[in-house]
Amino acid sequence: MRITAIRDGVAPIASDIANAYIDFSKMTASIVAVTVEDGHGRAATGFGFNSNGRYAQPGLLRERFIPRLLEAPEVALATPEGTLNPAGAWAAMMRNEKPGGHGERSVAVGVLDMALWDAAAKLEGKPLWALLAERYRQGQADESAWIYAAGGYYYPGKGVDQLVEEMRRYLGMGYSVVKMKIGGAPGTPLRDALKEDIARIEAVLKLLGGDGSRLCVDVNGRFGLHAALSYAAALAPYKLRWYEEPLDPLDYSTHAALAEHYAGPIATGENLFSMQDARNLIRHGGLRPDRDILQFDPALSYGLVEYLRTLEMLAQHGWSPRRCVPHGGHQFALNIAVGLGLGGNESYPEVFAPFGGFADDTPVQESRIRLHDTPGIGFEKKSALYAVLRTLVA
Ligand SMILES: O=C([O-])CC(=O)C(=O)O
Ligand SMILES: [Mg+2]
Repeated sequence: MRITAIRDGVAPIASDIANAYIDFSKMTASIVAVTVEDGHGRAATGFGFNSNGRYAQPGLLRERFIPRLLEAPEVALATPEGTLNPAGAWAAMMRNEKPGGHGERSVAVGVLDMALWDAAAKLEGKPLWALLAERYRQGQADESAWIYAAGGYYYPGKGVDQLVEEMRRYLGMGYSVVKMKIGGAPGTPLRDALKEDIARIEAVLKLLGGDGSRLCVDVNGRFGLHAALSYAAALAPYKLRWYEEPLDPLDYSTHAALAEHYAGPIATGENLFSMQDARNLIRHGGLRPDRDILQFDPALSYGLVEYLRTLEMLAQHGWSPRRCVPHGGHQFALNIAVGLGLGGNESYPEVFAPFGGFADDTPVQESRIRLHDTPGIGFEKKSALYAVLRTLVA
């Protein structure tokens, strides 16, 4: 097993949207192409990228992780059965990296890990979801994945009417659950911000027939405990699907305090980048395995090799993989959701193109989607994304 070429680049995903914490005016993503030869006459090129929210990592990729992968001994890249071994590649990439302080190296490793899994599935001539079900779930893949439409961003000049129109478009596309941003009125006294958000939430709920189980709200880690509790008290009567990232993602004890006072589902984890950080959330965050949602994003957090460790850790703590609904709206996590039996996946019907979104020929029906049947993650079936990835190998 030999890696013969790795190419990388930076693609823009800038837009005018903002959440409660950042705007996306300068957002970028790393893209990579990894070509592998299996020693039996087969070759495949796998593609990878990082999902939104963290910037491209060209320095880390070029200075550390690509050179280490190219220097990895052939035996480290193969399983005993002779297939490509992403776990061996992962160990080679992480050589001479200390534990802790994961920073954004987890993003650089995640980009390469995605490409390695794409290549591994292509070498075996299978979709990634099928390969994962075969290796880790006795071949039992789900038939489809539950997905929800994430959007509701702040945008210059966007008022409640435009927010409701956006949500209406998502319903028209086949989604029945939607997500909107809240907590994004900077400098506004808490009482006024809360009043404004309740008006936005009520407008969207009206569109949803008053059914709170069809609406998620996302704070993007902006609140302290006081604001999180004030919002929790106001949100409780609406029985929302979930209350997302209300608090700083690494402040576990405040999550435990909030969970004591808010009975509805809390979702978090998109900004935890390692199994160890996820474990600290599970140990100390007071979250409840019967209702809360874990959003660790494999593309930002050292890839699927690490995500498998996270799922193992969750099982040891009594958490089902069905509680996981990864952040990022990308095809990598969608394959993982179907192959490993997660609770579903995020989807961005109108933002973060072309990295968000799924294969062109797979319609959304009642907030569920079926997967492609071509080898790999399925990027070739998503024309706008493939046009970007293909520039690496042209
Ligand atoms: O706005 C963002 O950074 C993305 C986000 O939180 C999400 O998709 O849940
Ligand atoms: Mg979020």
